[in-house]
Amino acid sequence: MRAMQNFHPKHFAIVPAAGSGSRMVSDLPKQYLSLLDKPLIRHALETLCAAPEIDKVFVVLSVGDALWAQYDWSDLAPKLVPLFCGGATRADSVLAGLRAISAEAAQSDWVLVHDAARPCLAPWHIDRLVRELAHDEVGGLLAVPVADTLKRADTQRRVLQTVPRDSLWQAQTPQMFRYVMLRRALEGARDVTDEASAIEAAGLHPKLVQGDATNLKVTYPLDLHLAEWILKNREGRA
Ligand SMILES: Nc1ccn([C@@H]2O[C@H](COP(=O)(O)OP(=O)(O)OP(=O)(O)O)[C@@H](O)[C@H]2O)c(=O)n1
Ligand SMILES: C[C@](O)(CO)[C@H](O)COP(=O)(O)O
Repeated sequence: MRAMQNFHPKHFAIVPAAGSGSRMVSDLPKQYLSLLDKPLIRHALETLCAAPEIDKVFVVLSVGDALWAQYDWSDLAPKLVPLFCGGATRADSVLAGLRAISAEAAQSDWVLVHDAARPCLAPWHIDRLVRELAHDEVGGLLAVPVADTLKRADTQRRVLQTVPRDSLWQAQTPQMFRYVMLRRALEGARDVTDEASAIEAAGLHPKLVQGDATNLKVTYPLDLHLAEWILKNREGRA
């Protein structure tokens, strides 16, 4: 890790892409499914590589990933760097990525973690996140306020209660934290599904930066169609 004092921090993107996409129920891991004639993962990687705020983009692939090499990524080099060090969970993959870049990242550099499975990331999402968090002591994440009425269910899927939705937000990515803070938080965290949870477990309060619903995560087959529609119909700001 480079020294702590850093008045012009760099911004590194880490893109965890070592999942199997089990909920997608497809032959290929979902990051390689075709979306508008490109592997799904390419959409977010192109957006991140084109972002002037971001210095380098590291994509974390599973150790035995044999699909990456089947595509041409040369137009995104040298900004895009693959790391074949993914782990058993998303958090393990992100932590492995952080460890792999330790020689390059200074403690106070920013890391933006973005799911490979969110192909509709737009330049203005990155721009807003980076601008709003530039002077933040903790960091934060893109998120959207919950819009629906929320129900808690019992095991028979009967409603136990209506949960007040005031102050509830849906977490998205990118999630942006200082290198050393994020690494320490993930090293101490158990069973977290996002970076912010690890930071919260360390007693800190990440900032919510309002995003929008177009930055959806492709989780189920229907999401692939929604993502295609969003990308096809996007003109400037959504
Ligand atoms: N061991 C893992 C698991 C997930 N991810 C990545 O984390 C992101 C978000 O995870 P999710 O949508 O849950 O992807 P999968 O784990 O692939 O999907 P599923 O849970 O349906 O198997 C994805 O880009 C995925 O590739 C990862 O890098 N390493
Ligand atoms: C990080 C995340 O995208 C925030 O919504 C999400 O938690 C990752 O999804 P997973 O299915 O829990 O891996």
